[in-house]
Amino acid sequence: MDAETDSASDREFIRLDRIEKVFDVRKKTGFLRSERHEVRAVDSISFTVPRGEMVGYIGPNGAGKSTTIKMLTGILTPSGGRLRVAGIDPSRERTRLARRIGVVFGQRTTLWWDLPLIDSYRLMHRMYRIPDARYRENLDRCVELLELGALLDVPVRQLSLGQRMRGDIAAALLHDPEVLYLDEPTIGLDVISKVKVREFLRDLNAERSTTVLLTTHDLSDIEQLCRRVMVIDHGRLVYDGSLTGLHEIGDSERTLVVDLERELPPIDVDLARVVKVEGPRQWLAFPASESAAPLVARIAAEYPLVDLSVREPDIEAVISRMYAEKATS
Ligand SMILES: Nc1ncnc2c1ncn2[C@@H]1O[C@H](COP(=O)(O)OP(=O)(O)OP(=O)(O)O)[C@@H](O)[C@H]1O
Repeated sequence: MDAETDSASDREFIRLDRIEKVFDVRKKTGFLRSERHEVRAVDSISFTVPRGEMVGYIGPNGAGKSTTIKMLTGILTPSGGRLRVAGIDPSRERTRLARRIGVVFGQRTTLWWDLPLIDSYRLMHRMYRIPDARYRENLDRCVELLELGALLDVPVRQLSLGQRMRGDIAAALLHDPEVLYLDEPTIGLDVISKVKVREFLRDLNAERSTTVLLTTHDLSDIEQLCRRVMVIDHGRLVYDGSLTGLHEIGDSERTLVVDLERELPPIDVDLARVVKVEGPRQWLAFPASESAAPLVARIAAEYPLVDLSVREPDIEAVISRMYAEKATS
């Protein structure tokens, strides 16, 4: 391949042209009767993702995210449109593509439930025919960075959710995939596990230029990992841009939750407004497109601050505000 085609294929490492997926669903309407109807899960979606980009793919429940990912892995065949991942048509060459992609579904594990973690990895080593040296190197790296050393001999069913998730991420990376699909990788994880998983993904992307498509309900995942976010709703792509841009369109707000030393009257700062007070805890809303830093500095300087956390608006709220904006503009 010459340099020009090579860079063109890198620019469009993942490419969807008017991709559709329609499910034929039968609904029971009586004792022996049922009605057929169509569910248009993905409705003419087009986008490209360059090699090495980390993109958020978000949307409300039932929007079509998993269906898109399943088409990208070749598990589902599109009803229409054209799809390429690393130049491969996923549903036609699923096995060839499998060597180049990794998938992590937060709600389901790809690990063998009753086996110690290391046995799952050994099985994958053989299944994917990973060269020994490469397997060793990738395993060592994942064990170190995801802190799996003490867990390798533990059966998967005995792992906590956060441990299992780290185990699953390692499993998806043993064969050095060029693309990683992550479906809710931080769901149900505690704060420390979330930080570890995010740090690991950031390093992976920086060091290996792994292309990552991340589906999540947690907008802080996107904020910390992705410069670009795509929003899908009712099977259609309704936004493609930065997270800040999305917040600006939707005029959305983040919430700073502040624990003070004692119960006090509502905090009075011009950067935010208090929306709730419960004993020494106060909730302050501020524009999501603004940084929390000046607000935190101000409160820390003027109030007896014990602890704080920032909550992202939920995706449903951002999207419904986006529509409200569109309707009034
Ligand atoms: N195998 C299937 N048969 C029929 N309908 C399906 C099938 N898979 C998905 N759907 C429907 O397609 C639509 C999109 O579903 P999908 O799972 O892709 O959404 P999602 O964005 O991943 O949602 P969630 O955030 O809840 O996982 C939904 O209406 C869903 O009910």
